Parts: sequence; structure tokens; C-alpha cells
Amino acid sequence: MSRAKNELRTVVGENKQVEESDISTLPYLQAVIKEILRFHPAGPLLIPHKSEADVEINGYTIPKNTQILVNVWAMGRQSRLWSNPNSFEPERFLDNKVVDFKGQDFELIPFGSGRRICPGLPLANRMLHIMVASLIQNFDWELEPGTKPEDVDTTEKFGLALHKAVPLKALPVKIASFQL
Ligand code: HEM
Repeated sequence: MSRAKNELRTVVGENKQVEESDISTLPYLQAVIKEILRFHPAGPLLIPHKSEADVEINGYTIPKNTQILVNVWAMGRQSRLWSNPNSFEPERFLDNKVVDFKGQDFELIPFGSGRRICPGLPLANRMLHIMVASLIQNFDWELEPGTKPEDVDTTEKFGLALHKAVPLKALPVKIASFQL
């Protein structure tokens, strides 16, 4: 959080709200969004697909009319693909800037891929960056009094969309020095 805040302070400045045109100049923010989508993909199994014909992939035969679930949640946690997969480390995407979530890099496809890729991707991409950046730029975030960081339960609740099993209670503290 502090690294993202520092990046916003340095790149955007103290007296200006972050805007869409700033996103391309904020590599750490971009890495944070990629890491969120790797670690907690909004649609853990994408949307069910069905094979229109018999098909062979990597030696496996998938018969016609098979329902196919793509487990992007599990793909994001594969140690074969990611170092320390169970740890939230945006820095992994600073070292490897090539991997993106636009459907070309199959290890990171939170919006799906191919002809049924999420058509809302360009909108979601802008909104995610702007929302997260605004929340970090304008506020400091605290846990409820008496709650320690290690007490935060990050267990997930599975469904068509992924939720937190236990809601996070975070308190925004307006940054007084931030002038608009
Ligand atoms: C963080 C935000 C979002 C995520 C992670 C997301 C993810 C997805 C995923 C995984 C699919 C299924 C792709 C597949 O099965 O291959 C999908 C489909 C779809 N999404 Fe999104 N989506 C997001 C935001 C949006 C937004 C903002 C819109 C509309 C404005 C949208 C509209 C759709 C539609 C219409 C489909 C069905 C496409 C089809 O089956 O042809 N999504 N999305």
C-alpha cells in the first residue's frame, strides 16, 4: 500500500486527483491490479463453456458437448507458473512486465480469452485502476481498533463470483495534507 501511495505522490503529485491518463505512468499500480486478478480472480471458473466438436488438447481428448470449466483461481496458484504463489507480491509483475491479462498470456486470463473474452475488459481495466488509485491517493486505511493485520481472515467464498468469506472492515482516514 505504501509503495503504491508513494508512486501516486511522486508521479501524480500532491495537489491533483489521479486521472485515467495517469494510469500508463504508474507501473506499480498496474502491477497491483494484475496481482489482485491473479490472486483473487473475480470469476474463479470463468463462465462455463461447451465443446462444439471432439477436440484433442495436450494429449487429452475432450468429447463434443463437454462442459468445460477453466479454473483460473487454481492457475493463479500454480507454483510451476508463479514463485510464492500464495503470497501477494505485485513486484513479480515489475520483473515480468510482459505478462498481461488481455487474453494473450494464458497463465493470467481473469477475463477469459478468445472469442468469448469479457467484452467489458477495457472498461473494467480503466475502472479498476482509477478506483484503487483514488482510494489509496485520498485515504489512509486502518483496521478496526483492536484488529491486528495478522487477524485479517482472507478466506475466499466460491461461487460464480469470488467473495471474501469474512467481510473486511477497513476504516478510511482522509489525508488532511491532500489539497484539491
Ligand atoms: C473486474 C471486472 C470483470 C471481470 C474480472 C470479468 C470477467 C469476465 C469473465 C471471466 C468472463 C467469461 C469469459 C469466458 O468465459 O471466457 C466475462 C464475460 C462477460 N463479461 Fe465480464 N468481467 C468484468 C467486468 C465486466 C464489465 C464491466 C462488463 C460490461 C460492461 C462485462 C461484461 C461481460 C459480458 C457481457 C460477458 C459475456 C461474454 C460472452 O459470453 O460472450 N464484464 N467477464
